[in-house]
Amino acid sequence: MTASPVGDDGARPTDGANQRPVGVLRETGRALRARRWQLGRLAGWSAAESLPALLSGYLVAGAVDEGFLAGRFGTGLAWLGTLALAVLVGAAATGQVYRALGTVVEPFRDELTGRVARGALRAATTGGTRPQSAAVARLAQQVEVVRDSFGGLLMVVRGFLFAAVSALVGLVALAPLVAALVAAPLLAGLVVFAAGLPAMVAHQRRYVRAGEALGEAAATALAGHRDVLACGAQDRVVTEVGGRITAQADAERTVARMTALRSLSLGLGGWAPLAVLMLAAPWLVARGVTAGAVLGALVYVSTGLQPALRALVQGVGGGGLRYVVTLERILLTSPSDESADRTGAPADAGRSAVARDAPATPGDAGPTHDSRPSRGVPDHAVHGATAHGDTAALRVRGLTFRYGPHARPVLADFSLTLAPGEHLAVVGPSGAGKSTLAALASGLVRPESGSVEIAGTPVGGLPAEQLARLRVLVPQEAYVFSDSLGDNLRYLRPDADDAALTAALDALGARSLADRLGGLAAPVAPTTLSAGERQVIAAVRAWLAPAPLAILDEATCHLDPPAEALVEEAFGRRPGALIVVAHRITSALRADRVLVLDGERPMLGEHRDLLGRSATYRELVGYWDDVPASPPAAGSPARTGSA
Ligand SMILES: Nc1ncnc2c1ncn2[C@@H]1O[C@H](COP(=O)(O)OP(=O)(O)OP(=O)(O)O)[C@@H](O)[C@H]1O
Repeated sequence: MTASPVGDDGARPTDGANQRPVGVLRETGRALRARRWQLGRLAGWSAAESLPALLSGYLVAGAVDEGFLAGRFGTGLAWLGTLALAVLVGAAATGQVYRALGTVVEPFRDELTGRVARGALRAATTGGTRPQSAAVARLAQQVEVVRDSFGGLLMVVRGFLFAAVSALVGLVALAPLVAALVAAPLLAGLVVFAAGLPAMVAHQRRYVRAGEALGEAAATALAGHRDVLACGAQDRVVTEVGGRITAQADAERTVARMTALRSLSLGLGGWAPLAVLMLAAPWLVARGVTAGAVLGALVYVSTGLQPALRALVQGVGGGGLRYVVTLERILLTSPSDESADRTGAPADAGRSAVARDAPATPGDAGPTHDSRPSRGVPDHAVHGATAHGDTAALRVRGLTFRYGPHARPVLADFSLTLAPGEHLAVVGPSGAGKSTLAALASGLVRPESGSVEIAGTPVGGLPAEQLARLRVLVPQEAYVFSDSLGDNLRYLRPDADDAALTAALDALGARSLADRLGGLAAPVAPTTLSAGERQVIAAVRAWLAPAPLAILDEATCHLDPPAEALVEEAFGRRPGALIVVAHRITSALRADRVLVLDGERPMLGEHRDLLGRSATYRELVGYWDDVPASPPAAGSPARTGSA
């Protein structure tokens, strides 16, 4: 069951179209300030590297004016020989430039990697979930993108600055008038580029987000394709995914259009000075500028300024934008240690309740501020709920909940009452809101309106310890900690003796697992357990809890059907009410009543009754084809709702 559509980053950023890359600038500034000395070294070697750029035009002018045009061939060659020497010095310096660059870039990469790893660990240790290795791998990949683009950006910006300053100094030395003719269009090109940068960043960001949204929508549609078919929702899904494809194509077209702006600035700053120089050459010569100086100026522009500007425009407009947008993603999903301590990391948002809660509670049901429309349930309450006065095990009244101010409600005006000892199964297609209901019913998530009471106690605002006394919630992602098996099982009932633990293990068919692990005193290494073994341990722990309401949110999805049946039957015999968010429809057959969340209209009833009333339920039952169409015979051990 997927309670969070946020991708495995663990955090869904808000729509970033209007975000400013303030955090990126701050982070970049901090990284650069922290490496002043290394930057100084980089600047020193860059100055040496730009020696040819500084001297080229001047030496060419000298070779022409003093040498070849003056009939002194040897002198001309001497000037050019000096230029060749400068080129050799520059080439030698280039090797050192890359070394110096590494001393700036690599530590920044290491910092980001550490931050990502700490963020993932923090989310796992405070969120009660296992580390999301896919998210960490993707973030690590993003760190590599940042490292490459950061290095590239430093190279092009520094390259342009040194080339521009060298060329302008050389031009002034040749003839100030020529320098002015070159500087004016260069400046215009730079202004156009700088003015377009914010828009380029915004469009690039939109493009990245559109790609992510498309990937997410397509993955969701693929993962849920059987449910989509079962519900006849193909058209809706095609429309939704098609919309994302169109949005991404639009974003890509806009990004492509922005290259026109880059070309304009390159044309203005790089090509226009050449054209101006050539057109103005006769006029310049008439004003006393030598032919060599004009040629030298052309050399400065064509071999220094123009390539450096092209590298700048392409580097900043390509890798630079990638740098901003990717670093933004990393900062958003892996906040610094200080900000995480101060405010709680976004990755932990919605999990704080879990952090304080018992390990056997879910970690993923926290709301995000996502405005993605969710498959909502329109204004229908579940009618026919049994009324049991104030002794109801669970009483949900007029519950409305959505995952963001603009999202469609997942539940709207939803009501439900569970009698003590009653066993309810919740079924429905993917995304119908089953996990959301489990999170709301267990008080992990606050509704927008409406109320939830467990055994007569309103859960809104209750501290985690009190919530844990009222209900136990077992999520799909079972949590087992590194301690003895006995301590793991005793977590929610510290006073349970070994005999009680053994009885619980027997009841849930987990005795052989305990024996295999070495008994109650044996240490448990969570990473060596299979997902199913972790689920069994979490189930035994929850079964022992004294809470009057147990909620299993696809808590047995990794078990085979007989093992799942054993666990559910044991929970059925446990004192207290039970809600099972069903992974297999067979869970519904074991329940007193079944709640069908179908994305349109929730429906509550008994199995046979629902077969007649709910098309969705019929589809679900038909879909798991080994399910008998009628409930187990009376007296069958398949289910007893109460203790
Ligand atoms: N953290 C979240 N932020 C935003 N939307 C969410 C979040 N969690 C769930 N949703 C959306 O709320 C709706 C209900 O999700 P929920 O996980 O409760 O459904 P479900 O029936 O449990 O689905 P599944 O069986 O696939 O786990 C879905 O449209 C889902 O995309």
